[in-house]
Amino acid sequence: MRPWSSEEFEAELRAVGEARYHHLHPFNERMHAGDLTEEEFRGWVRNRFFYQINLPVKDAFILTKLPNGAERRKWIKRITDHDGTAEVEGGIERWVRLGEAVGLTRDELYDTRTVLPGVRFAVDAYVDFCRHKPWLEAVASAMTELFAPDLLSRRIVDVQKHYPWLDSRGLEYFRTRLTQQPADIAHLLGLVLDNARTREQQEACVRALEFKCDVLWTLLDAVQLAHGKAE
Ligand SMILES: O=C(O)c1cc(C(=O)O)c2c(n1)C(=O)C(=O)c1cc(C(=O)O)[nH]c1-2
Repeated sequence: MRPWSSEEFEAELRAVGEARYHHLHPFNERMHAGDLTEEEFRGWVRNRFFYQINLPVKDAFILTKLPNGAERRKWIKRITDHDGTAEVEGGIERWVRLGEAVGLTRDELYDTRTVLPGVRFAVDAYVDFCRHKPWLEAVASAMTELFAPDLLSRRIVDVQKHYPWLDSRGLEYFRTRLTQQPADIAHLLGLVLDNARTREQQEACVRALEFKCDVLWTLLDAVQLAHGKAE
């Protein structure tokens, strides 16, 4: 089969997000409608923390497989964006502040024994995927980030509107991600579009992105089941 053109390939990737990114999940819809209780919101923040602390771990696995130093130099920023540096606070620390804004302590967030089993399975599956799959597919699985900016912008507005008990300074994580994401998206798109040359590789990237949408979906399924109202 002939490879897709760059435009066709990008359209295939974007179609995955439109069909199954977690903006469509009922738990996210309820968050945006203002329907979550404080307890549900806390449950989401606490469980999503497990995803957050594993992002630099999976990015470190990908780092070991990239083809050359130039690509590693660019990729390493993804790790420091979350872990921070001696001078600059990282995303994980900002997520701790979101946790504090919803009434969780740092110790509670780092006590990962309380993570829901479904969340643990989903996040572990994502880390394993990035550890064991070829780098191109592992990079493609991060492309859910293409669909995140719209969701994050809406989240900032709707959370401030519907959850006045949450100190808006706790939302700094999302505001910072919005400034980081355009460069991340251009980086991911460049890497994947330039390096997936055969139709087989392109289709494997689409499947990687579908898998990652399932990771995010499953995470919210678990949170919804444990904390949410019965549908
Ligand atoms: O809050 C969200 O809805 C959301 C989703 C995603 C995503 O689509 O995977 C990421 C983020 N946030 C995020 O903040 C982030 O740093 C991030 C990194 C990655 C990744 O897979 O490498 N996804 C996401």
